[in-house]
Amino acid sequence: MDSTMANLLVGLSVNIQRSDGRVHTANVKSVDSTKRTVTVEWLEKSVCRGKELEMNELWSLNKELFERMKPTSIPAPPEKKCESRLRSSGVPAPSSRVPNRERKRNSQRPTAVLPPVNEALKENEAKSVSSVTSSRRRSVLPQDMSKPVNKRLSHAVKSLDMVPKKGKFEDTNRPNKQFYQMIEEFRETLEVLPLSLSDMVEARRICVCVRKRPLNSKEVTKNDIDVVSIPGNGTLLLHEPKQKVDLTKYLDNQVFHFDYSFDESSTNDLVYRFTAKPLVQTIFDGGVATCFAYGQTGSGKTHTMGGDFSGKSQNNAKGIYAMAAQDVFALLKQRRYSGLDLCPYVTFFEIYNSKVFDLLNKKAKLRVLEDEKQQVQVVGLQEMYVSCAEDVIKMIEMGSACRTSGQTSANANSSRSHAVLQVILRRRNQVHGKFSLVDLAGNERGIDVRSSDRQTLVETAEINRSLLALKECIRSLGMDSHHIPFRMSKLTQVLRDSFIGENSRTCMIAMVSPGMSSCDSTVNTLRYADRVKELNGTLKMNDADLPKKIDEMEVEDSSSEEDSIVPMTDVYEAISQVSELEERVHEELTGASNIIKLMEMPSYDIEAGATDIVDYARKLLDTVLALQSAIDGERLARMSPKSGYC
Ligand SMILES: Nc1ncnc2c1ncn2[C@@H]1O[C@H](COP(=O)(O)OP(=O)(O)OP(=O)(O)O)[C@@H](O)[C@H]1O
Repeated sequence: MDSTMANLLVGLSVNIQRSDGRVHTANVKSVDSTKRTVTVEWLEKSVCRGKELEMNELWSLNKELFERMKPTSIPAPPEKKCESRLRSSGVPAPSSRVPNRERKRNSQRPTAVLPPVNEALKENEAKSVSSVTSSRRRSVLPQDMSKPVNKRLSHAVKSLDMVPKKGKFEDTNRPNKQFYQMIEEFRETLEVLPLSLSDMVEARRICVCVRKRPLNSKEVTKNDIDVVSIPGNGTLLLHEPKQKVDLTKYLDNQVFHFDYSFDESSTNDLVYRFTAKPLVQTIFDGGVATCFAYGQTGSGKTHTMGGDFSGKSQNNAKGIYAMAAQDVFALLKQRRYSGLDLCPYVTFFEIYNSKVFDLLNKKAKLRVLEDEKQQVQVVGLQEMYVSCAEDVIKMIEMGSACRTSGQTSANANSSRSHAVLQVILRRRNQVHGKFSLVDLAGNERGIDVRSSDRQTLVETAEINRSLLALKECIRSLGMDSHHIPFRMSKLTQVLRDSFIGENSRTCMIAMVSPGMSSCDSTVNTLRYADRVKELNGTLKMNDADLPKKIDEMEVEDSSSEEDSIVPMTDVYEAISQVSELEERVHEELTGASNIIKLMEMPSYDIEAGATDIVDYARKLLDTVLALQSAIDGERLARMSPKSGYC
């Protein structure tokens, strides 16, 4: 249980039992590992209460939560990294009000709260910090969509209404100074232990990582704020700046866990070591390895895969493509493989608007055919024999020079295509192993593409559709599903081999831009990566659950008048949440109707593609219902004499 104690973050939402037998949630305020006790705090009728609990008692009331903290569900990081958790003591815990109807859900959901020190927090029940965390396989929605929106918002709004302390960040002359101060104060409370080259690499069939790039010169000139923190141990914190209708600023601090998180000082060498390098062996063992760089335009995909930029020129020897090639040649020289008669070849192509172009053959347009055994062939794709890593680097230079690019709001030279570099090992002319390294097109949202130009909009829709398909295929691989919806897009069709077979290994590196101006896209990227990682699928609501949940909400609502009193600010915030979700649903529906139009596709593929739409639709429904309840609550509050409204 000691390791579990170490995982008990300050602010974690846990169940406690009161002396009168009532069980409800409270937040961890401090952990005393010597006495093996935990102090918790909760709000009761606007009064902050607290108590000290024995670890055993806490354990018996939170078995499910503790189960998820076990090293089996949270793969043990290298020993040294265990220190790199967020500080679990010394930071005052926030107060929080947990509504009745939330208790049941909270008891099943580990929720860590990671507040900066702020005395003002205690004075006002509207001041505590909320965030969302997850165990490894738990969906980490940046805003926990499983919560009714008014309560989700009340957590966020109340908890993060921080008055920045007067202190060392106070004098900074910059836009959004207040957010900057809050974030910097928060960072001061973090214990940071970044990954290093000497850390152990764990073998995983599917590995999902995140890489944060530094603020670029444009962002620095604009005094953009860095809203992403990487304390280490795979954790990423997004400090999302928000504002209430009364203009009070607050941070919505969201916690994500990935297999590895790379901060802005990480080099391509370091990223390679933990991501693509462990996959090289797979192709020697006769398997298929795939490494994807995913992210918003300008977030560093090409930098990571193709190599560092110096001005406009790129050092292709310093990217993951080249590093993988170097390792392939190093292994080919080893005695155990030199007798296998393996020959290395390279292909390099791009997929643009569902069409495949050969980057090593003057961008020849290629056809993709599927035979009766579902083997996918890219007809005419040039496979170039390579005798050393330098040969591969030359091919990368040649191919990169003719990639299709366009202009987006975030990157003047944005890659609008997916680029796929494959290193193929052939043995007696048969494919022995294949390593696909994919620099995906930017995942910008429709609204980020400031163009009414039809081609750009079609491109964006196509990119989003293929990224959705990719996510579904990796998830199917992770779930050992018999059905892989690879026909959903040309990208997944061409990479079909990557999603089948026992000896397939995949790594996704999600790139994020650190600036406040990119916050919405960063949320999208993190949510996507998180969905790729959440592979067991057991957390999805099924149809049968949905009406039940709604019923539960309604019953519990009427039993708690106090919970129904909702500030108008929450209602406004809820309305904005609904429009955000509507936009997502619209995007997904556009993608789906494109798919259905193709009609060549078996209906089960359409169903798989629709999973996301259904997900969003459910969240939207949840949000709308919660909005309704928020409005009802507001109405009630206005009628109630104790509310103080006239
Ligand atoms: N980790 C990093 N360190 C330093 N600079 C970086 C890093 N990542 C990206 N950059 C810089 O940011 C700019 C944009 O990066 P890059 O072209 O790799 O983005 P991208 O995600 O491939 O964008 P797009 O999807 O539009 O092609 C480049 O100038 C690159 O040098």
